[in-house]
Amino acid sequence: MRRARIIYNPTSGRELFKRHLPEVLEAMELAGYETSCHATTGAGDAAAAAKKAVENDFDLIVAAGGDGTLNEVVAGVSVYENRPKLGLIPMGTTNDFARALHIPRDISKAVDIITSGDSIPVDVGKVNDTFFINIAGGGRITELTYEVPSRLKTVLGQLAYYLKGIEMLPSIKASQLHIEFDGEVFDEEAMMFLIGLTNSVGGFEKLAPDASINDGKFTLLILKKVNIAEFIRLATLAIRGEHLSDPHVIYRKASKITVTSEESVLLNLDGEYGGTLPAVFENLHRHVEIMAPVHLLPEQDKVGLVNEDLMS
Ligand SMILES: Nc1ncnc2c1ncn2[C@@H]1O[C@H](COP(=O)(O)OP(=O)(O)OP(=O)(O)O)[C@@H](O)[C@H]1O
Repeated sequence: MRRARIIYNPTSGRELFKRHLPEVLEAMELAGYETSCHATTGAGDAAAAAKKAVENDFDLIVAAGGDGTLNEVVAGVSVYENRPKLGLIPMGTTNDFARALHIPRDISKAVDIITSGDSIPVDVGKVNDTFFINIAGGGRITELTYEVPSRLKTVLGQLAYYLKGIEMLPSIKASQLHIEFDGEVFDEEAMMFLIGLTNSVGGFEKLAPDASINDGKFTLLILKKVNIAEFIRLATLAIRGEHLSDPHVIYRKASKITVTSEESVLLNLDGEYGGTLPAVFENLHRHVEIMAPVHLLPEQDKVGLVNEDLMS
């Protein structure tokens, strides 16, 4: 019998997951998985639990939580040569990654996708000695994600980020950045840079409209120095996906990106604090395999899949 390990964050998603655990375990059992669980205890614990699951030869690791929990699970397995498949039950506030993979927020529907057996390889971002699955960024405006208290997120969800964004507007300023990407160089003041693996970031679903989850490329978006009025105008354009042709925006695909600054610039990795610059970003092509409804994914994410399957 195959063995699955569920790693869940008991505090995310209004603490709902625990109550549904018996049904989840039953569905996994029916699908042929002998399943055990681990409730995370705090920062870093999901990564440690994922490493332990790899070392104990589990066939599947299911992450139940928000992007933070999934990030840790991916980071935990990414250091190994033999990586088990991953499943995802989105329980967080934003669930950007789950949205990009069309994994529903409903617990039993998410479990159905895991038990159906369909999966897709996805790229993983490596930065210095750590990993990200969705987005990395830097610049004062990207710092708001960890200034939102988690209690406020539980009560207000997505709205908490927007409120914090408005509160912080007057204090956002540009930083001098030196960015090298696949042979090109950017060296001037910028409000922020974003390095994305998916097209879905903090509810801005059209930020990187042509991003593919497994093409081996990051989408790099640099917002040059602008004033507050221009910033608001560009944010409005970004909601509609119309920001890419603006002269204040640089938008490129690259598989290796180096960012340095003489100022102290904090890094944000998947919505959490991720150290400071300098940073070297490398795209680990198709590094993990995640259970997902492949038929719902855009064609750009399925390139070469059938051929590779036939050859293996
Ligand atoms: N038992 C726990 N008590 C408190 N914090 C925890 C516990 N387990 C994990 N955490 C922390 O919660 C962080 C965020 O969790 P997660 O991303 O799963 O949920 P979220 O914050 O609700 O969702 P989102 O990231 O989508 O906003 C994790 O990175 C981890 O540091």
